Amino acid sequence: VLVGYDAVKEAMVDQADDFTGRGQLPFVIRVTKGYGLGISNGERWHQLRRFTLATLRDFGMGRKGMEEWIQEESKHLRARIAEFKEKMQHEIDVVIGKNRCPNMEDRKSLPFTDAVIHEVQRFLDIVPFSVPHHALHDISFRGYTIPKVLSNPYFILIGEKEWATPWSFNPQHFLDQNGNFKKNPAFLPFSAGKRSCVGESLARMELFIFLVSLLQHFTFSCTEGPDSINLIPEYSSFANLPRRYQIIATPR
Ligand code: HEM
Repeated sequence: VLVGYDAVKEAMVDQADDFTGRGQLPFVIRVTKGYGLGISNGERWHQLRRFTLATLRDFGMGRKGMEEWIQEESKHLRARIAEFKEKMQHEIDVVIGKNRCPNMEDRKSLPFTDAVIHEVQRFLDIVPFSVPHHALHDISFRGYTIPKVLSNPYFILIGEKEWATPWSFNPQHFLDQNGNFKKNPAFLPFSAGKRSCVGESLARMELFIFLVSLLQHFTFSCTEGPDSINLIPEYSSFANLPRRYQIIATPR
C-alpha cells in the first residue's frame, strides 16, 4: 500500500511507466467481465484510452459545448438535494445573482464555494484505495522490490502530513488567510499519472455547475435537523458509500 502524497506521486507520475498496469480485483473483473478501459492492460488499454479521450473531446465539442450541456442538465437536477452553508449562497448571490446560469469562469470568483466542493471530495473519499495498479515488471521502488502483478492500492486524501485537520470537514484546507482558494497538491481524488481518471474535467465541471445552480435557487434542510446526519459511510471498503437522507429543498 502506498501511503501519502509523496509516495503516490513518485510512483504514479515520476515512475509512471512502471506502475500503469491495472491490478486485477476479482469483483471488478466479475462486474466488467474483463472488458473496458478501467480493467484492461497492455495494447488493448492504450487503444481504449486513446479512443475514450478522443470520444470525450468530440462528445463535448470542446470545453464550451460540454459546459453548455451541463448547464442544461443542471436545470433539471434542481429537484435533488443536500444541506449547505448560507455563506456559499451569499457568495453565489453576490457574484452570480439569480438570473443567469453559473459557468466555469465564475469559479475563481467563488473561492469559498470552490473550497467546499474540494473538501467534500476529500472528506467523502469515495474511492479510498483508488483502483489498484500493478507493476508491469519486477521493479525497485524506495528500496523495496515490487514483483510484477502485485496489486498496489494507495490512499492520500487523509494524510496527516498533508492536511491540517485530516479527519474533520474543514474547507479551510483549501483557503488561505485572505479567503482565496489555495491548491493542495495532495488533492488527488482522480489519482495522477498515465492511468488517472479520464472523466476528471467532466466530473469537476458537473460538480461545480450542479452545486452552484442548486444553491442559487434552493435552501436545503433535513427533517431531523443537521445533527441527525451521520457522516460515517453506510458501507466502506473499495468505496465509501454515504448514507441516504430525506432532504427538503425550499425555493429561495
Ligand atoms: C467525482 C467523480 C469521479 C471520481 C472521484 C473518479 C475517480 C477515479 C479514480 C480514482 C480512478 C483510478 C485512477 C487510477 O487508476 O490511478 C478513475 C479511473 C477512471 N475513471 Fe473516474 N472518477 C470520477 C468520474 C468519472 C467520469 C464522469 C468518468 C467518465 C466520463 C470516469 C471514467 C473513468 C475511467 C474510464 C477510468 C479508468 C482509466 C484507466 O484505467 O485508464 N470517471 N476514476
